[in-house]
Amino acid sequence: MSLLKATSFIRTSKCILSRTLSSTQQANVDPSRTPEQKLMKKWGTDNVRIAEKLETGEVKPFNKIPGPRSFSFLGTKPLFWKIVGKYDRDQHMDTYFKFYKEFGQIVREDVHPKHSLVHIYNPADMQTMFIYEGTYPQRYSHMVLEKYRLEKPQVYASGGILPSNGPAWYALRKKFQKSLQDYKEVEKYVERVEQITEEFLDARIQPGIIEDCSQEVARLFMELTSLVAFDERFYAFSEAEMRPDSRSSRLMESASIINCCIMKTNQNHILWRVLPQLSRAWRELVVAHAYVEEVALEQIAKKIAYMKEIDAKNPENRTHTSILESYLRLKDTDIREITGMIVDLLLGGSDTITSSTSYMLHNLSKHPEVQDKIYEESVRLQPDGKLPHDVAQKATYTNQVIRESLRINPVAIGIGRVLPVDVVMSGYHIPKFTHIVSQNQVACQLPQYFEDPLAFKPERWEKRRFFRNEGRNEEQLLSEKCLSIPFSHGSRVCVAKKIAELDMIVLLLKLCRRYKMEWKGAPKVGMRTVLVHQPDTPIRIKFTERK
Ligand code: HEM
Repeated sequence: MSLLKATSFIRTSKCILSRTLSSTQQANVDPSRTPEQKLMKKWGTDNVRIAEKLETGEVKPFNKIPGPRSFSFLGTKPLFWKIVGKYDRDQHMDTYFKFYKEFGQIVREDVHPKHSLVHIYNPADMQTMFIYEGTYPQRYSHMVLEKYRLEKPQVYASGGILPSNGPAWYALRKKFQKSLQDYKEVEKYVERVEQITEEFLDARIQPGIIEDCSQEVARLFMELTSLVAFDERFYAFSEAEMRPDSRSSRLMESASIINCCIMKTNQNHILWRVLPQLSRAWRELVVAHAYVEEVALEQIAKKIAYMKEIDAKNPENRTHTSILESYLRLKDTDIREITGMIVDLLLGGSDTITSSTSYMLHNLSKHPEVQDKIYEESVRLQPDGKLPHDVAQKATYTNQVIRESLRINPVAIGIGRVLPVDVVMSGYHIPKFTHIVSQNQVACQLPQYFEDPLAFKPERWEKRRFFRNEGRNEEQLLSEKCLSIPFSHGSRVCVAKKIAELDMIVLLLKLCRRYKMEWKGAPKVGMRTVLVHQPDTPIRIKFTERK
């Protein structure tokens, strides 16, 4: 940066300093509150300090961040063209690993001349990202959902929790997260999750080879989502529901189509906004979304009628047996907000958990010693054959297995954010509103952070044994907590994390109690990205009954 530019940067920075500080205060990040936030003092966000450091060379300018070549008008597009391109947009892991190897721990990708993405691989930078995301963590994804919903004001009050940002997102999150994030609330479901999981194992898992376990577990999770969301049985794994035109089959298919359309529209910003009827992704999304919405509206109408009936019998009744009922019992809530939230739960809860569990079954079936340990935990936790209500906290080993599998095979490459303030990452100035992507999956496979990073070793998650501790100070250890965050981190963490963990814990405990698993599929399980990473080959496993 020339001296002139730097001086004018300092001048403008001084003018906006008060604004920056007030936005920091508004973001509720008082530097003296927690050890993590104390680090803010050290890195500093105020533009004057950054500008001064830019001038002295202590901080390097944004345009010096290394990255792949970008062409005028086309940006980095040619690098991703089939056959001639050097990278593959659909192979996230390979591409972002190559970026790391070629350019280092921070990479600037000028996707087109006016839009840069900054990929970060260093845990300290990831921590900076989460510290400075503020009260309203911003992410630019799922925008197509917002367009669809805002065009239907009779059904939706806003774009919904998945695409919204700012105060609109905050209001939804504050109102609707309690029934999903409170341990006591989640414990209510343990008995029914257990019963449905047992039913699923009776119906769908028999000794012998199962050609694709992904297809099977998708149905279990559909059933568990309808249980938790509506307290309604869809019988998703019954023979009748296996038909492609059944409600559960259509719901699962619609959610997958929507995810696919979200990914396509995230990548191509223009057509679906300007001429939606010419965009195939938009047209497909409209049809699929309308179906998910139809199911949500049907369930809401049913629940309202049911509540009227039970409230008439017992006017004091304030309990609820499902998320939907808890939402309907909230005061001052627009029914259209509830509709949006229910649709987002149906969308958010389908491919994510299915894919995570599919990889988990693959990892387990290759590690009989891990299965044996889960079996032992299962026996210990169910002396009378029933799981305790606080199984999610007590199943420590099974929890480690889940963490380890999600470290190696998370559903997303990382987390995207747009920060409201300027920051410094890896010594470079990152102006506010830059699109940042934390490359957690790649970082989790680097030997400087995880010993033997490609090995599946749940034991590494035992207390403080998960990272390479030697020679690391408190500050480094703290930031490394941001490395493996499959459900994200901070206030925008997956809203259904606890429910998803409970569902997976119960399945693993029950499955390993009954069966031994052996991998019978392809030698290598890769991934294809359809918004979330999915195995690129069937999860083929042989099940043998335990004696
Ligand atoms: C293993 C399973 C799952 C994983 C790994 C996972 C992961 C994630 C991640 C990484 C995010 C993005 C957070 C961010 O941008 O910081 C997210 C958000 C979300 N997830 Fe999950 N998820 C899972 C299961 C579920 C389930 C079962 C549901 C619903 C029943 C769900 C509903 C949502 C919703 C509604 C959001 C948006 C939250 C917001 O923006 O405030 N997820 N999830």
